[in-house]
Amino acid sequence: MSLLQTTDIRRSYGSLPVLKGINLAIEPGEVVSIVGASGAGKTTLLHILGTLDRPDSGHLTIDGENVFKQNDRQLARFRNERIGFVFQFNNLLPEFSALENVCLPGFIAGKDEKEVRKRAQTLLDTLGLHDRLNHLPSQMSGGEQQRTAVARALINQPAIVFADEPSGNLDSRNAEDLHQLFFRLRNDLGQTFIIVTHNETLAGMADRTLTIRDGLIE
Ligand SMILES: Nc1ncnc2c1ncn2[C@@H]1O[C@H](COP(=O)(O)OP(=O)(O)OP(=O)(O)O)[C@@H](O)[C@H]1O
Repeated sequence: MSLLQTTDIRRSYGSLPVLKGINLAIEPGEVVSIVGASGAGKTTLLHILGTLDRPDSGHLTIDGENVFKQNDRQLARFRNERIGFVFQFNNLLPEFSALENVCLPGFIAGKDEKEVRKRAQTLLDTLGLHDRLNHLPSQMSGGEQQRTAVARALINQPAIVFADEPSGNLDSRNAEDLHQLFFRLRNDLGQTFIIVTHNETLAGMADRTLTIRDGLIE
């Protein structure tokens, strides 16, 4: 069975049909990019695949779970424990240090505090941030903040990390570093990534590119 599978996902906003029947399957360890014109529905699809939004109809299975059968509370828990997110703007909490930001989803999941801290330190170390543990987001560069967001996405060992324009706010050097990082994490940890991007270099590096056009995957 695929790690993620959708059947006939449909989503409209009022009378505007955005997704008209999305069928796709993602295998473990794949890095998949999602591309398409502005307004094509990339973010809408990513939010549904990431369980942040529900479709009007259709099914989504992640890791064997029929996720939209769950109520909102069950789904929030599933999302926290099984899914990681990296957004264009890192959404780090400004009053918390890098280490605290990375630990938070682990604490929310009710995991052992010491274990969470240890894993967060290891992740930050792996991502080249060992000397930034106690820095606030405002005391870090854009690239460092985004790598902290990646560490936060990984803290609960998610089945899938979803990224929406993850390098959209970075200069080309930091963007390239971030792209390399995704592939290093895939190679070293077998981490699966689904990435919405306008960045052609990143889309071209992916194992597979899905293009959305007229509400369907081409
Ligand atoms: N909450 C909403 N209410 C109404 N319409 C929406 C809403 N969110 C998105 N849309 C519309 O749905 C369509 C798809 O939007 P979406 O953000 O998914 O596109 P996108 O491919 O990610 O675009 P971009 O590349 O510009 O970020 C657009 O026409 C958009 O205006």
